[in-house]
Amino acid sequence: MLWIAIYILAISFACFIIYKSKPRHIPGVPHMETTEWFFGDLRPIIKNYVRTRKFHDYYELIAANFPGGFYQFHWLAWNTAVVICDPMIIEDIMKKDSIFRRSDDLLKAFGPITPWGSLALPTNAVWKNHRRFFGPIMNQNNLKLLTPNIVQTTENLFNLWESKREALGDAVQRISEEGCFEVMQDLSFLTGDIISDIAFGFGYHQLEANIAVVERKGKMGRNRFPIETNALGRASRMYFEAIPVESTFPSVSHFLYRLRSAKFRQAERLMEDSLNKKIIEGRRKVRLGETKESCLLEMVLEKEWDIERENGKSANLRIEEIRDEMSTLLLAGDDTTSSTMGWALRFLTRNPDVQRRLHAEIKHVLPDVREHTLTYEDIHSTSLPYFDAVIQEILRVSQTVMTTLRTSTVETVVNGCVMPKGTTFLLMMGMAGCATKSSTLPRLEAEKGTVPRRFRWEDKVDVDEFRPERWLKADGSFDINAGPSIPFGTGLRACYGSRLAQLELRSFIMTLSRRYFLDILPASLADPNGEKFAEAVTRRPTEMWIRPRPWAELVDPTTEES
Ligand code: HEM
Repeated sequence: MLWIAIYILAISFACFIIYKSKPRHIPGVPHMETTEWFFGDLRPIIKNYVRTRKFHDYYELIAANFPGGFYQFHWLAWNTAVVICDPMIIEDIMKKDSIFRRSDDLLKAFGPITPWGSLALPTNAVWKNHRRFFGPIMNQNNLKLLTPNIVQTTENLFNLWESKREALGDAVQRISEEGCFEVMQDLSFLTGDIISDIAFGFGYHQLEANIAVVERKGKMGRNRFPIETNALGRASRMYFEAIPVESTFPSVSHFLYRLRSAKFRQAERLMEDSLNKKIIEGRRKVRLGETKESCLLEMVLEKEWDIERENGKSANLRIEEIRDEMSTLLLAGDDTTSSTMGWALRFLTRNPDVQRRLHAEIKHVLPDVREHTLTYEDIHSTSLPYFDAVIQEILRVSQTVMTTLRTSTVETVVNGCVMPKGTTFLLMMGMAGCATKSSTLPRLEAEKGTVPRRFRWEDKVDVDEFRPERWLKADGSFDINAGPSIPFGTGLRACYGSRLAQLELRSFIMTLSRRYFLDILPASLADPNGEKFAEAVTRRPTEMWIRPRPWAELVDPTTEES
């Protein structure tokens, strides 16, 4: 009897495996011919990853084979995802948060690091309560209050670059490796110093420390410089690097990593203790009316205190919730923005004419750099259409956050196909910024007149190129609706820090353009094929070399050519 039961069980199990192993395609959604039993499309994905260390460019590569980049793939036979590259459909999905929620895979990656932070929370009551406190702090008035700190920290970066230029001496005048220096670390210092300063009011002050160390020690070797880091800055970086973004089992991966790395545990303790202390101190200050105007944490605690006073009871926000949301700002506000700045330097170095036009426009509108410190109004001036176009084009081409994931909560229709409940959607936001009329999905093609202009570029414009002019109308004014670009996502779960990110980027590009021309690089450092970048949470240049020259120096006709 027992044997018969075992026999039936074994056969049922075998049938179950065979049933599961057959890839089940969603009807109507194109798929690859090579999809295998059990492995699905995993083998080519892994093969490409081993070769390039990148996941996303594989999906892009495959997308080129399907009209409008609309297709399905199977991680394993039973694990299907639908890839969407069309900006109109992506925006539609993002705006319907109750039907398409952020996928658990994404939430779980952040869960082990900041379980109470927005990046790890579904759109539930906790997230909504957090938004009540944290949402308003990114408004225009508060950003105006934060601007002097942001501008000052940005100035620190350029003062550091000036110290490096001085240490390199005459070499900067020549197209040689000795005259260049690498800046990705400096950009991380910039965004880390800014976010720690405006979020908590303590600031890592890494740029100032590095100016001091470069002035004291000079260069190390031909064009390398000593680096000074801050303990909290290092801890926050370790937090970020520990996000198990590529793991299939993020909690297990993080648990093992934490177990192995005493340094990480130390960093975690340092972060938690420092932030807890700041929150307790902030609550005390709020009650005594001693808060600063330029500190995001104190703005949140003010709101908490207002609600408590109004209702006569606790505002229902625990210390770990505040801590995790604030850590989320440190994580989300650092790497994303510094990566985008890195891409910006690459585009500008390769496009000297863009630099010249931008410099001329800013010089025409703003007083000289030595006489005038930038204000919020300067940074958002409406008299700088080319500047707006450059910023918009940097965000479009850099594709810092290339993708995100959504899961359908009910059976629904996307691009005319019925998608079962629980379907995963890989939204290719980076590619969406390159959609042209001819890459339109056949179904939308049939409804041609219904696709608004802002969702398509003309076919003749080279969408992979950095060309700010595409954002200008014939009369030279800036046109935000010139074509598609969704760097910050859209809808309820769009980027919470997009206004801050743009303020930082604008302050950085404006200060750069007022002070320096980024001169031509030697071929050995220029990365002509654009291969030097890494993909993790963001798409980030792994190195970015620059050879900054003050505009006044460019009178020499031998260098003017560059
Ligand atoms: C250029 C820089 C940045 C880019 C390209 C960027 C991009 C994005 C994108 C695309 C999302 C939405 C992902 C999705 O829909 O699944 C997102 C979410 C988020 N971003 Fe950003 N971001 C940037 C800078 C920042 C900054 C400076 C902060 C804060 C200081 C920030 C905080 C957040 C947070 C908290 C979320 C999660 C919002 C939620 O789920 O409710 N980001 N970001």
